[in-house]
Amino acid sequence: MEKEQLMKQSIEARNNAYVPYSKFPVGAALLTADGKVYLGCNIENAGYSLTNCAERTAVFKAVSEGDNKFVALAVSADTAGPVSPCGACRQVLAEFCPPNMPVYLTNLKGDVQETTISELLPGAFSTEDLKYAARE
Ligand SMILES: O=c1ccn([C@H]2C[C@H](O)[C@@H](CO)O2)c(=O)[nH]1
Ligand SMILES: [Zn+2]
Repeated sequence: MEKEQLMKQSIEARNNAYVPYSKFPVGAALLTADGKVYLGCNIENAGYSLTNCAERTAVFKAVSEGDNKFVALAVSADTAGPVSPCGACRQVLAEFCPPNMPVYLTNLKGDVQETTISELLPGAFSTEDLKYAARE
């Protein structure tokens, strides 16, 4: 099943996380319309605020390869309940993913929260807002 496979891949993606500061590896697996899966992990920095989350790593890898038609995302971490993406990632996901795209939030115990992009960030700031300001 595509969902199970994607969740498994997101757990494997944690293996490449660069997390010397938090020691909290996160993995993401982003499925494209072509059936390709982009993996992402969190990549930290001595300048803490420069950290890139797993979700944004996966999106940026795909977009930089010319792939931007996304159909599903899984995110995993060792959390008590399903992992919860940060606000920055929710905004970046809203830019590239369809509002109704399924997102599987998981943990290592097998808890799964099945949600969507628009549920993760209702009322996201969008390109439509910019278009209105640029009228005439
Ligand atoms: O959904 C999440 C939540 C947190 N992190 C990372 C950022 C940082 O490296 C570490 C602790 O916040 O986890 C992610 O990659 N994705
Ligand atoms: Zn994030």
